[in-house]
Amino acid sequence: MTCLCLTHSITQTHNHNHNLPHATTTFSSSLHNRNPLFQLFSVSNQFPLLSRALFQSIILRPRIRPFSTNLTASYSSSAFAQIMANFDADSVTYLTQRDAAEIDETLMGPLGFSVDQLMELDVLSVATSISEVYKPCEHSRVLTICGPGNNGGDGLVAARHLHHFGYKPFVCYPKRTPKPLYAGLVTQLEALSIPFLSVEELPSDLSNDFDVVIDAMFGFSFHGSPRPPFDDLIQRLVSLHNNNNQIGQKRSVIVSVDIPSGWHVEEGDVDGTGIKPDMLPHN
Ligand SMILES: NC(=O)C1=CN([C@@H]2O[C@H](COP(=O)(O)OP(=O)(O)OC[C@H]3O[C@@H](n4cnc5c(N)ncnc54)[C@H](O)[C@@H]3O)[C@@H](O)[C@H]2O)[C@H](O)CC1
Repeated sequence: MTCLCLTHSITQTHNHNHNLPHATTTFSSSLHNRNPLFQLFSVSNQFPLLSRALFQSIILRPRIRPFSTNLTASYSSSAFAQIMANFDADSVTYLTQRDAAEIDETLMGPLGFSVDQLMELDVLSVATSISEVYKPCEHSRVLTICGPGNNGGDGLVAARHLHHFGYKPFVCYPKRTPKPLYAGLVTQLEALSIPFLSVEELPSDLSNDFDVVIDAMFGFSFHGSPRPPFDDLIQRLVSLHNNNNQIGQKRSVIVSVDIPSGWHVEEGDVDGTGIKPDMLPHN
C-alpha cells in the first residue's frame, strides 16, 4: 500500500510499529490532470506473485516518486528529502482500469486470494497511514462514506481498524449490498457500536462534526457521472476543500481510498472540479 499525502507537508515516513512499510509523500496540484492510480514499476514479472498491496509496499516504496517537479516547495522533512533522493522517474508505469481489473482477476483466480483477504490487508495499511499522519488525539472524529462496491467495503474495514486504533468512527453507507462479505462487515461495526448515519443525518458542513472524512465511495470500477446520493456526497467533499480557502476556517481532512471518488479512473480530475484529497492511500 502506498500513501500519497497531498497538499500537506510531510509528517512522517518510516516503517511503523505494525510492520507494514509504506511511503507517504506530497505533491502539488498539478497532479490533478494526471492519473495517480495504480502506480507500479516495470517489474511485471514479479507482480503476479504479490497482491497489489504487497507489491506496492515492498517494491514500490523505496522507489516511489512524485508527479510534480514543483514538489520541493511543499516539504521540509529531511526524512522526506531522503525518500525523494531515491526516486527514479523512469521506473513509474501506470495501470489502466482494465489492467487493474485483470490483476484482481488473477489474484482472486489462479492465485487463490480472496477479496476479504486482500481488503483486510490493504485497509490495515490505509488505517495505519491515517493514524501516522492524523493522530487520534487531534483527529478523533472520523466519518467514513462508503459506496456500493469493494471500495465501500474498504471504508467499512477502515472504520473497524480505526476504532481499534482509538478513533471515534461514524459510517455513512447509503447503498448497502446484501452480499455476505458486506453484511459481515456491517455486523462487525454494529458489534462495536459504531454509529451508522444516513445522508440526511449528516451535518451540512462536515467540518463541524468530523476531523477526518474518508472517501470510500468509488474505486477503479467507477464510470460515468455519479448517481444519487453519491453526486451530493461528492459535492460535499468538494465544498470542504473550497471552504478551506476561507482564512482561519478549520476543515475536515479528506482521505480518498484508492481513487478520489468521481474522478475519471484513468484521466484523473479532468475538469479540475473534483475532490481534492489530502491523503490518497491506494491499494
Ligand atoms: N485489488 C486489491 O488489492 C483490492 C482492491 N479493493 C478495492 O476495491 C475497489 C474496486 O472495487 P469494485 O467493487 O470493483 O468497484 P468500486 O468500489 O469502484 O465500485 C463499484 C460499484 O460502484 C457502482 N458505480 C459505478 N459507477 C457508478 C456511478 N457513476 N454512480 C453510482 N454508482 C456507480 C457500481 O454499480 C458498483 O456497485 C478498488 O478500487 C479498491 O479500493 C478491494 O479492497 C479488494 C482488494
